[in-house]
Amino acid sequence: MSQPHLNSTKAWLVYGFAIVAYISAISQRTSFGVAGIEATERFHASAQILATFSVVQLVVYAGAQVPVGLLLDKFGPRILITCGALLMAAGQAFLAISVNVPMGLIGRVMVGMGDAMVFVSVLKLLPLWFSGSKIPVLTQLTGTFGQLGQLISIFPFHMMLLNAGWSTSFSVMSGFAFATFITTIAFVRNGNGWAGPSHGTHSSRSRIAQALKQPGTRLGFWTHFTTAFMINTFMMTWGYPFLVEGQGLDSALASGMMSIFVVVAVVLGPVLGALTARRAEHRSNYALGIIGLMLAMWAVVLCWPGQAPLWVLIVLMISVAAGGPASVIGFDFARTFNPPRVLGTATGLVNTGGFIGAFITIYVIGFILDMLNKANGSSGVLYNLGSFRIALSFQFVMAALGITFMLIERRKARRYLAEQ
Ligand SMILES: N[C@@H](Cc1c[nH]cn1)C(=O)NCC(=O)O
Repeated sequence: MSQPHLNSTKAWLVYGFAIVAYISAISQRTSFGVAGIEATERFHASAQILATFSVVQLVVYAGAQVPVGLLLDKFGPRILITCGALLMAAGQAFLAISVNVPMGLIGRVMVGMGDAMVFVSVLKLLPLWFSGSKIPVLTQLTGTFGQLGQLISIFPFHMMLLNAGWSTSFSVMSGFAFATFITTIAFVRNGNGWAGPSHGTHSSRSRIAQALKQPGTRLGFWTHFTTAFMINTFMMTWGYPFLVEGQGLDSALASGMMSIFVVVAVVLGPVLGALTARRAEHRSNYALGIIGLMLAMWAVVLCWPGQAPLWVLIVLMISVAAGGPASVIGFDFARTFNPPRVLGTATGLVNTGGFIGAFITIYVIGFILDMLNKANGSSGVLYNLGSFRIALSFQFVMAALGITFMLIERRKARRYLAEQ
């Protein structure tokens, strides 16, 4: 049967507006990360409370991935992106007027829930509107384009926060999310390939079990966990205070340096996409190589006597940023090991990895910083280089856990492929 809508101009239009919704989602997600110091003042919060904001949002995001995957297979991407944009608009509006920790947390929960609906929905749109080699390439590019949302947090949002204050800045972010709600309703369609809401015989539990039974789904989860937890930890909470309060960088320089994440995603994403498509058998090695690079650079920076030179911090950020494109390899494992009927669920499962890893890491780092502050007699210096050195070393524990499970699941996946 001919399918003229595939790869058509309309397909690009639909994908373009879906990407705008994802760019908005990333900017809503990362906006709190650049507002860490202002949030500490506004909510009179300790490091642990500040970490709690990111952790709560991540728990909600990660916890919603599997239900979102199941809903996606049932209702299709258009409804989920629409609901996600509306929830994020409401959450940021609530955060704009919040004056205490519980109100702020409610706002972040709403943002986390809305955010959770967007990325996996955009991935699900791809096979409905595109065919052939465009699908794997656009999978990488979706992750890459989305990172442009960080630029919005880093530059206009951060500048607005410093000049116009908390309420105005978060209200504007809410307006942005609402605008993508309107454009999604107007332009995003599921396409002729979408069969409509499914009333399949498979229960949610059996779909999850089916996806989890595939060693490729589990390898995808641990790949996403190990490649993405450090970048999420850095971007969402601890990177900015570490650069400013630990490494003594000027706040404008530190927030400008966050754009390194975007540049690396834009440069490395397509390269890794092409490599993964051509040499699929080496996918896990690419991911492990990038993880090794990240750990080596963290070791250099944390062991550096005194504050590290700017160029070393830049190399650290480049290597941590490489974890973003590397994490997309996890989705490639899910796609190539699972049948289409459970692909949404498998993608959702994989996408929890880097976020589960990050919320554990963010929380433990906050806990260690507070403990060290107390041990020092609560001298008022919550963030200092010595404390950051100890607290951020926790990342090595998490990486060791992730690498171990990647190697275990890789062996099982290879055995599974050999038996096929
Ligand atoms: N790690 C990202 C993808 C990515 C690609 N380039 C940089 N990052 C990811 O898994 N995103 C999921 C999401 O919901 O945004």
